[in-house]
Amino acid sequence: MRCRVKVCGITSVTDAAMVGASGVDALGLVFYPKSKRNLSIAQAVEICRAMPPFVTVVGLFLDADADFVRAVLAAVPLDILQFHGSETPEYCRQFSRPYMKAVGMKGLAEAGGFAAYADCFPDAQGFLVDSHAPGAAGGTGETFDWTQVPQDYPKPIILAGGLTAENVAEAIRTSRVYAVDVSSGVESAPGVKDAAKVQAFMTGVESTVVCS
Ligand SMILES: O=C(O)c1ccccc1N[C@@H]1O[C@H](COP(=O)(O)O)[C@@H](O)[C@H]1O
Repeated sequence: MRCRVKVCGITSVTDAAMVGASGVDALGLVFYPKSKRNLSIAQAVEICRAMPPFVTVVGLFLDADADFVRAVLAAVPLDILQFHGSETPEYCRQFSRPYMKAVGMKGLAEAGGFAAYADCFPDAQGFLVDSHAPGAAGGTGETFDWTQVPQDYPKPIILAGGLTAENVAEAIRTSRVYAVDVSSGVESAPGVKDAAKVQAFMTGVESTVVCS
């Protein structure tokens, strides 16, 4: 089975349809006003209406006010939440929705390591490991040392940070993660996805499938 794929930072119905048809497993919608990929609730509702069935819709939040998250959830049919900031376990669980917690790998070893961090979120569905430092925003397009990705953690790990069509196969072979997440690496401009780059990314992912 191939590694699962999420394409994050969809900002238009056109891109949602194109990415949704490319064979990805999940799309990400960013609700973070400082991001170039930030969406309004109305835009997100329109994008969700254009989604084919069986493609998971992820809502990305970064240290958002809880009332704002609730307002989004009341209007937008999100399947799972991605908390990309310094949210606490109590904060993440208050919405009673499936969620994954993003964790910046830079400086994490000094802060006690991945397992110590992840064990604090027993109800998370999985953990997204990105290249940012703890407290930084993420989504920077930078890679990190994939040999640092935790192995044998009992929950799914999603690899993010600077992935492209050129490096995704090596990233998967090195890290052996459950899923990869890409945003800037499949764009022609911030927030605009590029069909050729998305297809090339999927080809890179599929090249890692070993037939037996
Ligand atoms: O996409 C954003 O604008 C964003 C903003 C703030 C935090 C995270 C963000 N995106 C997530 O960042 C990672 C890596 O993205 P990239 O491929 O390196 O551009 C990914 O998980 C996105 O979901």
